[in-house]
Amino acid sequence: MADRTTGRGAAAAPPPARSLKERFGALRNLPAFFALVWRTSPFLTTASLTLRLVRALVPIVSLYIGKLIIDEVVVLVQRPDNPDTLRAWLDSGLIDRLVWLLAAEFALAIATDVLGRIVALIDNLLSQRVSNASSLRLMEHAATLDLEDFEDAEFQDRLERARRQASGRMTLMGQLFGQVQDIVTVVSFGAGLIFYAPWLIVLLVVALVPAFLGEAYFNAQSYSLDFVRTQERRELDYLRLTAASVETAKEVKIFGLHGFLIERYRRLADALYAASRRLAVRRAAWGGVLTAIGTIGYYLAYAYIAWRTLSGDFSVGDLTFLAGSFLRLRGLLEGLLSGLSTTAAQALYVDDLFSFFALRPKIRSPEGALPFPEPIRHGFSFEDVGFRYPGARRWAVRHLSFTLKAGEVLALVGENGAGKTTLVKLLTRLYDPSEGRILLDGRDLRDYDLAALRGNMGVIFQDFVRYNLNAGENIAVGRIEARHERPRIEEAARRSRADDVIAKLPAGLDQMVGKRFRNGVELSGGEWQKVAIARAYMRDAQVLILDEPTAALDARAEFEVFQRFKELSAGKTAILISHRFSSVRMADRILVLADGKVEAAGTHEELIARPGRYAELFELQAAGYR
Ligand SMILES: Nc1ncnc2c1ncn2[C@@H]1O[C@H](COP(=O)(O)OP(=O)(O)OP(=O)(O)O)[C@@H](O)[C@H]1O
Repeated sequence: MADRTTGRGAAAAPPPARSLKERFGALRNLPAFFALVWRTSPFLTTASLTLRLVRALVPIVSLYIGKLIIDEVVVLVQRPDNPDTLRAWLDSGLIDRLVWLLAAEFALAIATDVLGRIVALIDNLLSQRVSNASSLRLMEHAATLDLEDFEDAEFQDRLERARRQASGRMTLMGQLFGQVQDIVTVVSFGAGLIFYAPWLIVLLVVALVPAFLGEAYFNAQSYSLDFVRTQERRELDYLRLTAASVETAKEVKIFGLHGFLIERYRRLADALYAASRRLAVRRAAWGGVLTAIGTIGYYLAYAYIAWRTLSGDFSVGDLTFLAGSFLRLRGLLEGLLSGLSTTAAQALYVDDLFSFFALRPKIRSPEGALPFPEPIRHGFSFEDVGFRYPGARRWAVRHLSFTLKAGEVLALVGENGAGKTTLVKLLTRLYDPSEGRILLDGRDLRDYDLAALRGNMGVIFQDFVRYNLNAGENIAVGRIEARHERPRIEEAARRSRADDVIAKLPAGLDQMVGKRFRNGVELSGGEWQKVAIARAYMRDAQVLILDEPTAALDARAEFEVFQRFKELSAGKTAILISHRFSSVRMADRILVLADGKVEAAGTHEELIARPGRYAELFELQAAGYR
């Protein structure tokens, strides 16, 4: 697959570990991330940051008041003739200042708690909203991407990582805001320390560097492990789903696949666990050693301050203030430095989200796109079209040339893998040809407005989707804007003979179908197909394509479906794909595809009259019925 964005090439060959530079490079996403948060709710963002700013200054103020309290107590204790009772103390007015200081400390403690709770509440609300907003954007963006992308395993890994990032709790947000708060607190403590003993700060920082580097290293390792293992994790999800889901239960039971699936899951999960355990143990061991270095720094500083107090440079209040500041500062700096590295690690995950958003579809409308012709005047013309699926060595179709005239019903016949579905994908621009071109009314299909092109085509694929929605909605997906037009849905059901199916449902069109949700009623294969074919009538497009959605219908039902389809599609351009000759023969013209090329073309009568694959296959099928 072509490398269309910067990140995609890197994803193709995941590096064993990302370099420090690369990791911190991911921090470049922070402004974009902040913009995302801001756009989600300017009010909550402002409120969170403002309250955190206020809260950031509380520790230093509280510690300083603590110092004043101790100094005040020391002075009072040393006074001669102190009162004996609390009453006498209060009456003397000597402890007024102390009382005020204590009251202020108390008020601060309450305020800290209240502020903390409000901030946590706001962060919680904001992160839920950011998470919802990213999930929505993810869905919106995914809708613009090419089918080719979805069929690519590497893309699925990326989508999975982006999805986890979007739907998981937005830890990065709380972390980022928390760090802003901590930085303000650190600066305030730093300012206090500089006043007393500037080089203590240097000591502190130097002592913390090893722990920080350790954290950074292990975060990088964790991310790499996650990155390399995305595919395995998807496989785990897949195995879990396959082993226990409504879609697979039938076959898993009959074939007795539980043991096989569980064993495979166990092996994969054990391997993942072993890898992450190794890393976690190494991380814990190294973390212990490196943090000890920070602790040595702290106690050196403590001893120094104690000595300065003994020699009379600092008061006892200063000692508690400095020791307290130092302890807090150490904790804060440690948190900040390792937080920086965690933030960088988180930013790598956000990188996945943003690089997913940066993916651009290859198939899109050109500038100054042509409007889709209404009506189509001449029709479609394939000129030496070739197409190779991304990464495939074989051509799925090659040197494909034919015309599909406006108003014509064309049938495609060919053995499995002949290229029939591929032809339909090219016609609907789910893929563009690798060589040659497809013309519509003499102009390249790529010149037309893409949305209008798709809007004018109705395709029912053989692997159509069985939506776990109600029966009416299952038909309405053919033209979802018209989902409230009940008569239109009923008419579409009548045309595809799905009305019989609907009549049997307890709640008719409002009946939930499929087994995934409560009260869902399961339909038979053929019943599902009738519902799906109704989508084509619901769509009422200029070009209608039925790509073998009739295989589960009995021969009579398929015959009737196609007969009606032909009658009701009068004036429309249509393609029918079927392996049943009884259906195929009613087309205006038949194309026989073999190995991605048109081998023969003509009416049913013309084709059976000459020796070749068509006559041969027809004879084979007819013999089966004799
Ligand atoms: N998404 C894909 N990626 C890679 N190769 C594909 C993909 N889809 C189809 N092919 C290959 O392209 C060739 C043509 O497939 P296509 O689905 O067009 O055949 P078909 O004529 O519709 O077959 P059938 O009658 O079985 O539905 C096959 O060899 C198939 O292996």
